[in-house]
Amino acid sequence: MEAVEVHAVEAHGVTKSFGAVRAVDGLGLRLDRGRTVALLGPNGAGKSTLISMILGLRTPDTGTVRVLGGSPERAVRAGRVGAMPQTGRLIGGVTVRELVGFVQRAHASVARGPMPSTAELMDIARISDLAGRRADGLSGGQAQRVRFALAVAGAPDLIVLDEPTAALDIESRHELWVAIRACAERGATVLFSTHYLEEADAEADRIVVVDRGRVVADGTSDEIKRRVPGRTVSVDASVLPDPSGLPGVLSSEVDGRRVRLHTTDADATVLALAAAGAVRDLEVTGASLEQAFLTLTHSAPAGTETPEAVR
Ligand SMILES: Nc1ncnc2c1ncn2[C@@H]1O[C@H](COP(=O)(O)OP(=O)(O)OP(=O)(O)O)[C@@H](O)[C@H]1O
Repeated sequence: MEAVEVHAVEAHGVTKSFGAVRAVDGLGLRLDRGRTVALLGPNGAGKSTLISMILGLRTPDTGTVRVLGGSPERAVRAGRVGAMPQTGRLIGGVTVRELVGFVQRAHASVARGPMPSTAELMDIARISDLAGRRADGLSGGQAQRVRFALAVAGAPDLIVLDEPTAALDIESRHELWVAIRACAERGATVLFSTHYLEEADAEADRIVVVDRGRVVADGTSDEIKRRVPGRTVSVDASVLPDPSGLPGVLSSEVDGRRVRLHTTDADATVLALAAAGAVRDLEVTGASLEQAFLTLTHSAPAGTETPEAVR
């Protein structure tokens, strides 16, 4: 009997090993439809392996992965999943318009509803100005937008992007994100892996942090930042007394004319700074996503239980 289709992706107890390396280790995950989800994790955390199982390219050793209520293979075959590989040359001898049109026609046979025209698709992917260019003669950023257009040519429900902006300059990253957002706004679920934490912070509704093959945090960016105790108190460096004598302060760093104090007790630190007359340009902030990420992915010794997910 067909399963009730609720989640874009559902993974239960998934493991995958390569020889002695356990790339994915009892991972569980549920992605609601229509969200944009970032997959974060240090090198070797298991992100690409997980993505390859979501795309049906690898089979879990144990556990199950379901995509849009069925097997990953079935969702992919039905044209409901669009994926963009990390790299790959575009074929030569054709224009961008011909290539996009060809891939779109190939999808038309399994289309479940109206698909955007080739012109609309090229507009979404921000490649209209490249329509007449040879597909094998593009810059890295241009080629990546064409790959994105090919990934979404069949108007997929789930778009899976493995490090989509790796090696792109800031302008190309921005352009690609405009395109990805346009698809998300049309209702697609977007799952992307990245090493750019600011990208996850800015673009994702939800962030899943993976370390050593397991989910170690799962929530909004703010929820994940709140997982890390402590605050950062920053003041003008010229008025600061010796930070080592301040209550609560674990470490400090100078950034231009400001000093950032990482403290376990922001109130006590601020009171001591005030008593020393050193509160010029005072600012108190929570942990950054980078601090949270580093804490979450380096604090748990190998083999310990997965910490409670945020939700
Ligand atoms: N085909 C393979 N053969 C052997 N080991 C592999 C293979 N694919 C992945 N691994 C190993 O599995 C672990 C997880 O790799 P994976 O590529 O999934 O991590 P990742 O989080 O995507 O890393 P990165 O951010 O560096 O891309 C690593 O230790 C990696 O060396």
